[in-house]
Amino acid sequence: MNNPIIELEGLTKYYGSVKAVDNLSLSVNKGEIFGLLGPNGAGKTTTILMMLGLAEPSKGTATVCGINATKNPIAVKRKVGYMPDSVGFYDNLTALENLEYIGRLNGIAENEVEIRAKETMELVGLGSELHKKAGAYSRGMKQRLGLADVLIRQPDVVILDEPTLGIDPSGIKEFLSLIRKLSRQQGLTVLLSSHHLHQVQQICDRVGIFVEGKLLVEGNLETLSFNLFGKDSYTTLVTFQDAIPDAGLLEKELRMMNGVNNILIEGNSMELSCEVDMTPGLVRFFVQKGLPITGVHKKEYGLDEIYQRYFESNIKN
Ligand SMILES: Nc1ncnc2c1ncn2[C@@H]1O[C@H](COP(=O)(O)OP(=O)(O)OP(=O)(O)O)[C@@H](O)[C@H]1O
Repeated sequence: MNNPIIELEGLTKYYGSVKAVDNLSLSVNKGEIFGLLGPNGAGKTTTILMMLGLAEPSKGTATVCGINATKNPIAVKRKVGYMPDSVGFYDNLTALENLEYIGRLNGIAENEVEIRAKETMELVGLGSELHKKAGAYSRGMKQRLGLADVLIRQPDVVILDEPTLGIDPSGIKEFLSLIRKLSRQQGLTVLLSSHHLHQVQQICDRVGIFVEGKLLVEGNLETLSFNLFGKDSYTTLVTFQDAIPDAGLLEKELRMMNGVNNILIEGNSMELSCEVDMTPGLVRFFVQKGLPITGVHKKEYGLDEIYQRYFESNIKN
């Protein structure tokens, strides 16, 4: 069921003559993790700033939690937690002291602030590092503390701008699964801006691809892949022990099968593009023909291919 919590309508922003965001309409549902993808300068940060009421749209509206962000920026900031790519802390204070400070600034009562700060640090996996100086935290730990900084305000929406910048691969994995867990457990809506396709692919329910201020396309991976690759959405790659004998005859027979669209034979391998996933039937067919199969691989179109395709076709237009 759709329950939009972020609604952007015809959102447009000019900086002088530069159109940073071009007529953007988008809605994100409660509890969804939405990935905002695009190269440098695509307009992601400008869009986020307009959602937070920190930049004024030239045209259109940004509504978050039912609040018009331009007209009521303070009310929006109470509902939305924003984590920039790099969060600053007081290096000579402990992590807990930093978080308590943020808590107080956000109006948490004195008798509650320590408990809330400790609970939040536990939540982001820093329960055993409470008393370490923030200056001695690693980049990955700082990002977790940045997330705690956002979460202690109990927001309905969390906006993360390149949250994994500078974290090592295992730290990235942990950070992303933490975000996914929090979103699922607490119904938190997350907007994640990034140009790291693999990361976005790992945790986002839906993605929007931005290029030059325009949202080229949005949807979940399956929909995007189907729209782009259409009838060739399912590709099975089969490798045989030796070069395929009577390849022409075999190809003819395969083409008669319902659902097979395209066949590419190269040496001892064959790539079959199909309307549905025909892998089991194809394997049965080859086994019946007595062909020794050494490998079967179902090709999945990832965000890399999807992004590349949209990007290429946008440049050509
Ligand atoms: N304050 C500003 N004044 C003038 N132009 C700006 C300003 N901020 C952004 N722009 C321009 O607007 C366009 C979009 O920039 P924006 O920072 O929103 O993109 P982005 O997708 O967030 O990029 P990145 O991934 O590099 O952060 C760019 O052409 C940029 O140069």
